[in-house]
Amino acid sequence: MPATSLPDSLHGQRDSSSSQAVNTTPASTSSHPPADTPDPTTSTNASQRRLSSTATAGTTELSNLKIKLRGALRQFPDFPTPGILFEDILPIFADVDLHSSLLRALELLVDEKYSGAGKPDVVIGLEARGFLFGPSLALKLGASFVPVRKQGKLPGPTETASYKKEYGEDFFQIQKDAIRAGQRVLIVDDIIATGGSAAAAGSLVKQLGGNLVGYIFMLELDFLKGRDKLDAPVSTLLTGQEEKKPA
Ligand SMILES: O=P(O)(O)OC[C@H]1O[C@H](OP(=O)(O)OP(=O)(O)O)[C@H](O)[C@@H]1O
Ligand SMILES: Nc1ncnc2[nH]cnc12
Repeated sequence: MPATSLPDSLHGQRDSSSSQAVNTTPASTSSHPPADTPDPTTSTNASQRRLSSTATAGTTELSNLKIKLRGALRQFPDFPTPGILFEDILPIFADVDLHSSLLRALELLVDEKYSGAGKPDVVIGLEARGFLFGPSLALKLGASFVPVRKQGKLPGPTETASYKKEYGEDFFQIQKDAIRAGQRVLIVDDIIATGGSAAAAGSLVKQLGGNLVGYIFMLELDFLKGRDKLDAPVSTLLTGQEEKKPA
């Protein structure tokens, strides 16, 4: 059986038996290197197996965190306007364990999508709820944090973009010196609904010459198809909206 088809629970066993096999291999044949020369095929497979079992552990942890976080969201029908089912993320921040779970989940999501050279230099959070976790995530990633704010709040020279969102219209601004040309930028926000807010923030990043590597959201209201407005990869922890029954 090829090593890659082993169940995850057997990866460690297969690692140790493959190193035994190297020790007992005869001096040199056309298909086996000498015993004191590491077989590149074997060691590559072993490290691939280690990487894949680490990735599997991360995926399992992320799935469990998502279930926990989904359970913490509260809903308010007809807020702020009739017909909107408002998703309230604040209970997550009111509880230390949930807050820490959220940051761990976001870190795992970023790892999964932007590991190695793909890591962002700058995390951008959108006013106001993107400010609740953007700075903490930036710290965890070793990136700087930059706010995109509603019009009239930022001092000094700014760039402006107008947008429409699920329940209204607005303007976003960013300080002109907030991003250096070519910096890798990740935009984060709590919710993507129609995608208007996120698209406006993306256009601000581009106006400043930033390299927009992607977007991360806690929740995507996917039936509103907001991601179709975005021209960088989109990752979300939770997707969809189902009205919860009152307890
Ligand atoms: O995808 P969209 O349709 O653009 O909607 C999503 C945006 O709407 C909410 O922000 P809101 O403007 O209500 O501001 P707040 O964070 O200040 O409450 C939410 O936090 C997103 O930023
Ligand atoms: N349904 C919703 N709940 C919370 N925030 C939102 N922002 C846009 N749509 C929203």
